[in-house]
Amino acid sequence: MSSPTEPVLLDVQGVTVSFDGFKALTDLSLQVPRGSLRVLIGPNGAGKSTLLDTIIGKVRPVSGDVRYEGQSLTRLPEYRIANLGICRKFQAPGVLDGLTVHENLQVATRRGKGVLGSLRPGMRAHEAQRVTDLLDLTGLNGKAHQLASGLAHGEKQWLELGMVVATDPHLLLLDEPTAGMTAQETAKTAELIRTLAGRHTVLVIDHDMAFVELLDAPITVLHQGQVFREGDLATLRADPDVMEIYLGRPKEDAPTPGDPHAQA
Ligand SMILES: Nc1ncnc2c1ncn2[C@@H]1O[C@H](COP(=O)(O)OP(=O)(O)OP(=O)(O)O)[C@@H](O)[C@H]1O
Repeated sequence: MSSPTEPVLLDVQGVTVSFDGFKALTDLSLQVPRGSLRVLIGPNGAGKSTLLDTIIGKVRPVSGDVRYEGQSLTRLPEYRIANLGICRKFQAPGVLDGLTVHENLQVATRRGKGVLGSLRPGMRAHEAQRVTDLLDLTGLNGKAHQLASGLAHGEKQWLELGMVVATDPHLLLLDEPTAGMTAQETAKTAELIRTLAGRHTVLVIDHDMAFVELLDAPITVLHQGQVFREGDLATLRADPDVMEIYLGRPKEDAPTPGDPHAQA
């Protein structure tokens, strides 16, 4: 789904992943243009998590290749893939409950200097600006000096996302970023993620169709370890084959296009 004018950042080429003979991914190909936002959906067991695991080097394909900026990732150790700027959200250090929101973001912007070093007095101007930008991005300005332990679930997720962004990842992989969130928190998360696209390339897995709709991004549907369809949400909702595999319902029972409460 990339046009010839958009350079491909991530190029998954005919990847097959086998777990003791069971093919979780079969000859799967997917291109993600630089700076784009892409959503991955599909029924349980479709292979979404396995695909992300393969990109970050946690799982190795038996055939095919994953190329990132033209470089093959399939033989690189996980830490080298991470060092290329590929970040899966759960890989980020968790929020430190005993620190304030501001301190957490400060720690994240000074990654590698250790927590104590990170909290030394006198932030450099560019670090202070970076933290201010991240507070703006996450909408947590008003909570900057509150302890992270006191944040609501959604606020903690935004802080964690801010901490990930502080590391300036080129490719951000988000696995169900709205799990456990209220509708309001989900809407704000969609807005935040949309802001990230452009500067970052973002690949999101989620089951919540209301969230997917708000992301308003191209969607890839996985089914049985393969790309089943690609398109926008309206087109996919109007596709009876997608409705059938996605919802596990016969075509005649498929929800009408536009059903905002459909779950993957
Ligand atoms: N480590 C593993 N060993 C054996 N089988 C596995 C392993 N990991 C995943 N699988 C199987 O591979 C298939 C794809 O799983 P995967 O978790 O990638 O699907 P998914 O689309 O992320 O599903 P869900 O939406 O339920 O998280 C499933 O049938 C799953 O049981």
